[in-house]
Amino acid sequence: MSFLQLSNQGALAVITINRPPANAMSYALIVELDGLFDKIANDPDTRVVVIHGEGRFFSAGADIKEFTQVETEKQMHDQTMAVHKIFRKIETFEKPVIAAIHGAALGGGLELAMSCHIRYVASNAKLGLPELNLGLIPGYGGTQRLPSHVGLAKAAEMMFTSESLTGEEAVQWGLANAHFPEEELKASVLQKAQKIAEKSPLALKSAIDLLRLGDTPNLKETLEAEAEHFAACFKTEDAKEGIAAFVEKRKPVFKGK
Ligand SMILES: C/C=C/C(=O)SCCNC(=O)CCNC(=O)[C@H](O)C(C)(C)COP(=O)(O)OP(=O)(O)OC[C@H]1O[C@@H](n2cnc3c(N)ncnc32)[C@H](O)[C@@H]1OP(=O)(O)O
Repeated sequence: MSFLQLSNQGALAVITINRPPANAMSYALIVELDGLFDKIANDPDTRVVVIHGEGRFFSAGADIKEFTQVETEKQMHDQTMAVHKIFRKIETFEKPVIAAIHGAALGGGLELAMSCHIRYVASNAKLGLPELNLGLIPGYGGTQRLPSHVGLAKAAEMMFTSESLTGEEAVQWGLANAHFPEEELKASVLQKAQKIAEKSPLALKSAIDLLRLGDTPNLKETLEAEAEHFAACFKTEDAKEGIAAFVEKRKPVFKGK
């Protein structure tokens, strides 16, 4: 079953996330995304990639309901490391990757968007990392990438409170590049993408390589640490409670166990 559509529009490759009702990212969806990036890497006609969501949201994050089927800490750890590898592939992709965010980019949805080179947002979109609501932590790179955009204090506040930013606030905090009224978002992003596509692909690749040279030098190790913490949180009673509370649409009661 396919959860993504790839549409080639001249030099642009547009990836549409299409998994109703909330574009929650199952593991299969993320693996499918990996395959699409391999395909786009080998397509000399594509110069810029745009990712956006069909329906009400960009993505509401990892599929919380699917988490109930993950049995062991090791399984969660291995799966999380695989997601890290895929998101890192996007972050270091040799063609510019732009996220066009409307509705919501929460949890893994925002973590995917933060792996893109540029984020354009609808002014009324919600961007946040609400994993602590579930007794979890952001596990798809968010603990490492969010502070690099908004600073440590704001990242701490966003994670601890699970409060999201509007698209407009996300621009003020440096998490997104620009905001547009939702109805103008897609056309505005395609226009920006087209402008980028007219640059030399060789110079773009160099610019991406050099931007990434300034990355956290030990990102590989810190992402490994994040995956370990994520899997360790996952096996706690609190995470079981948080996930169950989401499914049952009630407030969780965390006991520190
Ligand atoms: C390492 C990474 C970890 C993670 O990413 S963990 C997930 C982090 N994300 C979240 O915690 C976001 C959870 N979702 C929400 O907060 C809300 O939803 C929204 C703000 C996205 C939308 O709210 P509203 O407009 O009131 O719609 P609705 O009735 O809550 O959701 C519509 C349907 O979508 C399902 N859904 C939403 N998010 C997820 C998700 N992340 N995983 C699985 N299902 C999700 C709901 O359950 C429901 O479904 P039904 O209609 O069957 O009741």
